[in-house]
Amino acid sequence: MAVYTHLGAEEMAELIGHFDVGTLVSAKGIAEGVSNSNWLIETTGSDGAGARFILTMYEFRIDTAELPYFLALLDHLAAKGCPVPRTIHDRQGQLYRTIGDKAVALIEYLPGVSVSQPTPDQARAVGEALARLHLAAADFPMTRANAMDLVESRRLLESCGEAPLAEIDPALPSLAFSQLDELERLWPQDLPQSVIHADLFPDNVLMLGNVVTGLIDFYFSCNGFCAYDVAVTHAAWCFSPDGQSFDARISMALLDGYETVRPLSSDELKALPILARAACLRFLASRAYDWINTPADALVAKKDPRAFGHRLERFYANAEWTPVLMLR
Ligand SMILES: Nc1ncnc2c1ncn2[C@@H]1O[C@H](COP(=O)(O)OP(=O)(O)OP(=O)(O)O)[C@@H](O)[C@H]1O
Ligand SMILES: N[C@@H](CCO)C(=O)O
Repeated sequence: MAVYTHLGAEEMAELIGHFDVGTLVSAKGIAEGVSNSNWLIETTGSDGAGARFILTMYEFRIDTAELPYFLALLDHLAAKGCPVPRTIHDRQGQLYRTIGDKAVALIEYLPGVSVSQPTPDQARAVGEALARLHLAAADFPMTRANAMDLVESRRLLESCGEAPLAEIDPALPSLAFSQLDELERLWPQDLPQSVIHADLFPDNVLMLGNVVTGLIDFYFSCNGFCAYDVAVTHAAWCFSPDGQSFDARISMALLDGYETVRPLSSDELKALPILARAACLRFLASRAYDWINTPADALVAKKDPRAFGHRLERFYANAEWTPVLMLR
């Protein structure tokens, strides 16, 4: 489910008329995604040859004040050859428009599908694409702090409360809070930074065969440690969705792909075990919060926080492993 707002045909056509993309041919709601309403839009195209776009209406999670960062970042990365969708500016040059009290943006449609069982070659391509993104974003002039940092993980976990967390899994409160204490103490300083995607799960990567055709959903992107983004991507791609099994071939390929484009420094390699645990804790915290606070009749599928608890335990039990050493 991801069309929360009904837009009538006339309203849609009027909106599309504000962009130099030809006239509206069709608009189909997209089922995937949970935060925003998304439509696949077809138009006659500015040259009459037909064109496709994604129209996103920002429903609840995203603060409109942050949209210029996310949307200008797409333009910056696309201009440098990264496979990200360009933002289509309206005829006045604006990055987004509003309908009622909601912001809407039109972005380029990119081909490709999200893989659910990546191969090593696909993981290598994702590692390379992530490294290129970090290099291309280094001179992006805007800044945004990470809204999902350890401070936010603590806030989310404390607001869940120990008893509700223990209902999910009796081991969860002590795992989460002991790791949080340790990670706050051990959080590294002074690692190389860029703009990071911070949520590069397989469902945010479009692929055709072994080629990455689209990196999408930049709505957690922020300034941060490049190596932390590697840790997030590694945690998302190298385990089974339930977090129970780890695929060393995927891990090796992902990291090799990254380092082909941007080698990790010795400080980054040293920090990876901590960053890997912090990445797992971030998704454990947001998933636990949603698990406890999403109403049972909500249309969204809740994501299991234990999947990231299992990953976290695995990284902690093998504290001397880095995601790199684990596998090389
Ligand atoms: N630029 C694009 N080109 C092609 N398809 C896209 C593009 N952007 C989004 N999509 C499609 O729309 C779906 C929903 O997009 P997205 O994941 O960004 O949804 P969301 O609700 O904004 O985010 P989330 O899943 O984080 O809640 C994607 O799974 C993908 O199929
Ligand atoms: N990709 C995240 C959702 C965004 O925070 C998850 O799978 O939990």
